[in-house]
Amino acid sequence: MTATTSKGLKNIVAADSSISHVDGQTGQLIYRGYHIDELAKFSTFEETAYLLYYGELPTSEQLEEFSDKLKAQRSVPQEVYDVLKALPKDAHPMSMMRTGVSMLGNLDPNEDNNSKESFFDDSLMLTAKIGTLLSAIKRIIEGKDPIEPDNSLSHAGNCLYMLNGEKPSADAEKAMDLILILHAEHGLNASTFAARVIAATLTDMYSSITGAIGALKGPLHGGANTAVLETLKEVGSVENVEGWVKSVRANKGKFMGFGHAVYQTQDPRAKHLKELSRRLSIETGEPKWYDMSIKMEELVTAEINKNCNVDFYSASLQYYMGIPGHMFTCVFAASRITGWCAHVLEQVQDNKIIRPKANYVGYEERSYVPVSDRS
Ligand SMILES: CC(=O)SCCNC(=O)CCNC(=O)[C@H](O)C(C)(C)COP(=O)(O)OP(=O)(O)OC[C@H]1O[C@@H](n2cnc3c(N)ncnc32)[C@H](O)[C@@H]1OP(=O)(O)O
Ligand SMILES: O=C([O-])CC(=O)C(=O)O
Repeated sequence: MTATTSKGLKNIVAADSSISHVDGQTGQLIYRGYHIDELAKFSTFEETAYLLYYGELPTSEQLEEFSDKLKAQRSVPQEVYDVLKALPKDAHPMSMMRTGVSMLGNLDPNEDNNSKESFFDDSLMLTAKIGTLLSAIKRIIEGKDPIEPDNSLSHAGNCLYMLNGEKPSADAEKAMDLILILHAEHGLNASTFAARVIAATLTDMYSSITGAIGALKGPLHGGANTAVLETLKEVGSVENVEGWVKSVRANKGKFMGFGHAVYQTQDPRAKHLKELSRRLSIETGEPKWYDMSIKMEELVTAEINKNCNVDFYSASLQYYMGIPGHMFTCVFAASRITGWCAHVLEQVQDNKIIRPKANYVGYEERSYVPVSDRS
């Protein structure tokens, strides 16, 4: 009997989840019942992470305790830095992050403890450490030593401090916090689904997260933010945007940062990133990257009838914040770690191994021919 195949599992419902609702028709994103616009306005990364892990917003005492737990676990062991420093100089930052998380697992004597409590502990610990890993990777690429976290700063503030080597302004800290909130969770996207597939074998948390990092790295997923900056630099000016759109079309190319597997309308996160990019374009006195992005959005949307996604304005925004393009996807991972871990926790609480079928379209059974008889 021939089965019906859904290429890319498009529109297949593969799990019940209470973590987030992604409404592709109306362009709404809701974490645990709270609209992303409200979280963007009122919440912090720590509070959002708590919400994703525990299902409820914390009281002030719970938030303080949670934030202190994250702070206490920010440091990354020297052995991890030694491994990262031994990697080839041109290793991809996301591959370095994947190795860093894997090494954290190797160093954890409880790596294979897959009790619920241990998975919660791993989630908090990885959320705390991945921010430090992020900046250590940037510094190691630059030939510098990683710096120690500053526990007087919030999670977002500390990430920026360690990335740039100087304490961030209140506005920069808020911008980083917003990036971390907006990228935290998005249903069964490719990297989260990968994490759940891995978790469903009842392996350890580190294996799920290294798999998810590998999936996020791809240019059709989180890697698109780096590709958007490369495009902006290549195009070079607002005047060149129109010619670039024509040439991508003529070559049947992809417009990175446009289109989405779920949203048929605006991506609800893009407007927040766009507004911040606009503000920073004025503050930095460098309007070019924002102006080019605006022109690209206008022309590409008209050309292919697809809106920009979360990766598009994240590129100019992060660049204005002094973050180099090759690090953008690692920043994404430092936020999405919360979604990945929340989904792993949900998966293992009511587990079933994930094993879809393939519709076999190869040869019918045929006879084996000895190698001496093959032409
Ligand atoms: C965090 C995130 O992962 S957000 C997504 C980040 N990725 C990108 O920005 C990369 C560019 N975008 C894309 O490649 C796609 O839009 C995806 C991967 C995001 C979604 O892919 P799909 O679910 O297949 O989208 P959809 O069904 O709308 O695409 C149908 C067709 O529209 C066209 N299309 C979709 N997006 C684009 C684009 N950005 N540029 C040109 N054509 C496009 C293509 O012809 C596509 O078919 P193809 O993939 O066989 O070439
Ligand atoms: O959901 C998806 O397919 C892609 C994704 O991770 C996001 O948009 O944040």
